[in-house]
Order: sequence, then structure tokens, then C-alpha cells
Amino acid sequence: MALEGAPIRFCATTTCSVLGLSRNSGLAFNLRFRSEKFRKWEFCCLGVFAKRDTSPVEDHKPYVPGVESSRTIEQTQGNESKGNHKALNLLPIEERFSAYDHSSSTSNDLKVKVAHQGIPGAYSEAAAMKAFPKCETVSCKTFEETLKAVEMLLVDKAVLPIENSIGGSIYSHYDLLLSHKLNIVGEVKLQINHCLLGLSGVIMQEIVSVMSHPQALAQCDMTLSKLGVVRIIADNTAIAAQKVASTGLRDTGAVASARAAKIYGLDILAEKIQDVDNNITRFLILSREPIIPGIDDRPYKTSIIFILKEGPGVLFKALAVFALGNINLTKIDRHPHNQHHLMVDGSNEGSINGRYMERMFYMDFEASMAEPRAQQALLHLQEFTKFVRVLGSYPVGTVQKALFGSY
Ligand SMILES: O=C(O)C(=O)C[C@]1(C(=O)O)C=C[C@@H](O)C=C1
Repeated sequence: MALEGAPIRFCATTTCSVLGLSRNSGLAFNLRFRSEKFRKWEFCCLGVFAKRDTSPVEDHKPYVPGVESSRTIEQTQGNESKGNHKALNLLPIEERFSAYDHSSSTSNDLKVKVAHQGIPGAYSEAAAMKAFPKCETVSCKTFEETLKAVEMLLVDKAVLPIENSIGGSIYSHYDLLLSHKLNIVGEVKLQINHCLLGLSGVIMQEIVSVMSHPQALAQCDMTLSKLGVVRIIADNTAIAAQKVASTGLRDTGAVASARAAKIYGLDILAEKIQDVDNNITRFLILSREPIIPGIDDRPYKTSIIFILKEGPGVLFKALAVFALGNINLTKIDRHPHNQHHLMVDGSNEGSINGRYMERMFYMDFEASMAEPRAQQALLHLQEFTKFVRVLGSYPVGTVQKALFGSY
């Protein structure tokens, strides 16, 4: 890989930084390699961002919650007493810019603010509460808003669903990871048990249409086909439940959680309606700063995105790098190339076009960037790639049941 500047020096610096410093000295393990094609590369330390660049880099634009998010706030008002949730704009200004540093927190922190998409009763909210049981959850209308809320210091973390055992990878969310400079600091694998919800007293036979988030509808595809109902898209499962409750339509159901039924006063007409019983969604926890692997004995994994060079057997060679390092892969997935022109790191330089997207891969492997074998593998990987980005090293998550009732 042709890196700008002297590649040898870059390699030496990288290895030395990771191996040579104590974990309290702010060692760097979050590396962003970029090829000459994109005319820059970045080296990210804990809180310190060192760049070598020949092209101007656009900083994060201030995020001002707009009309879209006000709608979310309207939707959530009046529900705050039902969960440990606050709507984004309702936070007092001093709380939004709290000087608290939660970056090293893993759980049980009273003050951790975690942004999630949707309203109380959403699965993303459940994932946030699994990761940080005493957190304050903060509703956002879109997934992108959750990431922006972290960047703007409005919250400490964001949760982002990234893949589901039935539906597979959520590619648009990988795109969000690429276009924002956040770090993955954890994962939550949540057992999702969808329920069919309806107004109080309604029976299954009365339901002619069902509302939900597209992922939830897809996960219940066979059940919904058997019922012969019309599917209606909603921004979120909990929003669907809230709409059914507020519109008072007896013939409309919602696919959502048992907790959503409780919050919005709906009946559960059927439980576990997903096509496959073992329906697990994996959520990522995102933070401004990366975590330092190796503080405890837990196993870690690392997520990366890379674009392969062209040539025969290049994927084989790239994978061999991990085999040689005795590193187990838990995921490898190629980006569907129908989506194109993606901004990387907020920069207009180096936007990735369809040609490169075809060669873009997402990978998770079982090692942390504090381990020499992982550092070695990534340095070696550069030989076969045009672009590599480390999204983060974080403790491996286990499958979680919901905190309350059936999810
Ligand atoms: O709609 C919700 O409640 C969400 O949290 C979103 C979401 C998703 O995007 O995958 C989360 C988990 C389930 O897989 C279904 C929907």
C-alpha cells in the first residue's frame, strides 16, 4: 500500500506506539490508513488526533436538531415517566455539555447518556439499557442523529443496530460508521421477541394491516404473509405501537416489543411472531474515544473496514494475513455495490465511488489492537488494500435477554 510519506516510518511509529507505551499513557491503537488514492492518512490516539494531510479535512459541522427531531420530541413528551428516558431537546443545557467523562465506563454509571433511535419501548432503547443499566436514554428520530448527538457532546454514547440473525448486515449503518469519526466501544446482542400488538379488546382476525420498522417486518415476513396483512413502514417498532394507540384504528396492528405494549397500553395478540425463534440483533456502542483493550481478562474483538486492491486472489491473500496471525474471524461481509458515493470521514476528498464499493469489506476478528498479532496482521493487510479503517476494539458481547418482559 502506498502511504503518503515514508511507509517504513509509519509502520515503525504504529508498532512502537502500540507496544511501547503503558495503557495509561494514551497509547494509540485506532489506526486509519488511507492510500495515495485518497491523498491522506490518519493516526488516531486516545483523544489526540494526529493527521498528516495534503488536503483540507472538513471538521464536523455543528449539529442543530431540526424539524425532524422536534417531531420525535413531540412524540415522546408525556412518556418520560415511563422509562429512564429524556428527549434530546429537553435536556437542560448544562447537562448537555456535562464535563463528566464517561469514556471508560462499561456499566452502572448513573450519568451516562446514551442516544438511541426511536422512542421508549424501541429495541435500541433496550440495547442501551443492557449496555448501561442505569443510563439516561436519549431519543433521536434517526440513526444518524444518534451519532451526531455523540459528536456534538450532547450524549456520551450511541447504540446502532448493525446486523440481525435473520436479516443480515444493515449496510446503511456501516455507511454511517464510515461517514462519522466515532469508535466502537462495545456490542450488545439482544434476543428479539416480536409481538403483534393491537388496541385493547381487538382479536387477531380483525387486523388487516400491520405497522413496524422494515427490519422488524422482514423478521416476521412468513407470519405476516400467513395472516395476509398489509405491511406499513414506520420509523421504529415503538413508534408503530404508539401510532396504533393514538390513531385508535381497530384493524391496524403493530409489530413491537412487549414493553412497547405496556408503555402504549396495547394488547399482545401474539408473541414470538418472528420467523426464526432465535432472532438476535447485534447493536454497536459508539463513543467519541476508543477504549483501551486489555484492562481486564475479557476476550476482545476488532471491527475493520477495508477496500481490496484489484488483482487475482487478493481476497485470499488478505484473509491469509489473519490465518497467519492465528486470528479467528467472526464476520466478513462485502458491501452491496448498488449504493455509491460515500463520504469518508466527512471529507469530500476520497469519496468512494461504486467501483471501490464493490471491493469494500467489513470484518470482525477475535483480537484487540493492543495485541501484536493484530497490529502485525493489519500492517500486512495494507499490502492488499487501498484503504483500511479500524472501527474499534471492544469486549465480545454475549446474547442478552431483555431487562423487562419479553423483547
Ligand atoms: O425499531 C426498533 O425498535 C429498533 O430498535 C430498530 C431495529 C433495527 O433497526 O433492526 C432494532 C432491532 C430489531 O431488529 C428491529 C428493529
